Amino acid sequence: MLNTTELFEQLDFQENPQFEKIIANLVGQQYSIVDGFFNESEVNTLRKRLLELYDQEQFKKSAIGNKTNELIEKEIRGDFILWIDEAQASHQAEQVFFNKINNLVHYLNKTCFLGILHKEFHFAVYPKGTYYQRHLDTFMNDQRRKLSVVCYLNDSTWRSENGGELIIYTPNGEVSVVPKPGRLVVFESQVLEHEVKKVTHDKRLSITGWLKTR
Ligand SMILES: O=C(O)CCC(=O)C(=O)O
Ligand SMILES: [Fe+2]
Repeated sequence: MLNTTELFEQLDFQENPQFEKIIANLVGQQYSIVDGFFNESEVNTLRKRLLELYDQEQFKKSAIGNKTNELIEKEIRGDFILWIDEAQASHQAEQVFFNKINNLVHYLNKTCFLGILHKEFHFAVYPKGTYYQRHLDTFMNDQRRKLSVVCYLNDSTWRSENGGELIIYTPNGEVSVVPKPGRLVVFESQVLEHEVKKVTHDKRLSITGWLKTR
C-alpha cells in the first residue's frame, strides 16, 4: 500500500498541508478558519488596492442575491461591494489573490472531486454601524454556490472591540470569528447560516466570494 505522500508523488502532485487542513475541517465541521492564508505583504497589497478603488467611489451599495440578480435591502446588509472580474484582473493585487485561490480550487477539484467550475468574488467594505443579518448564502437563487470564502484585509491594528465578527451557526453552537488580517474562512454555502455583527469602530475590509459547481 502507498501512503498519501507516495501516492501524491506518483500523481506528480505536491501535498499542501494548509489545503489539507481546510479539507479536513470542511469534512469534519463544514467550515475552516485559516490564519495567514495571505501573508502580511499580500494583505497590505490587497488592502491598498481595495482602498484605492473605494476612494475612487467604485463600490456600490450591496444587494441581496447574486451577481446577476440583486435586490438592495438596507435592513439586511449595509456593506459596499465591488465585484472583481478575474479576466480583467490586471493589477498585481488581484493576481496575488486569484493565484492562491486558483491553487486551492485546483487542489479541491483534484483531491475531493468537488467540481468547482466557476467563482465569483467581490471586495467588501462594512463602514462603522453596518452589519449583515443572519443568512444562508444560497437563499435567493444560487444553488450552485458550494463553498463561501471570506478573506479579511483589515490592518494589524484591528481589535476584537471593533465588532464586525463573523458568527457561524453550526450544529454544535455559534462560532465567532474576528476579522483578522490574512485570515481566510471557508464554509459550506448551502448548509451554514452566518451573520456579520455590527462594526462599532473603523471600517471592516474583506474579499468575499463563492466557489460554484456548474
Ligand atoms: O464578511 C464576512 O465575514 C461574511 C460576509 C457574508 O456573509 C456575505 O457576503 O455573504
Ligand atoms: Fe454570507
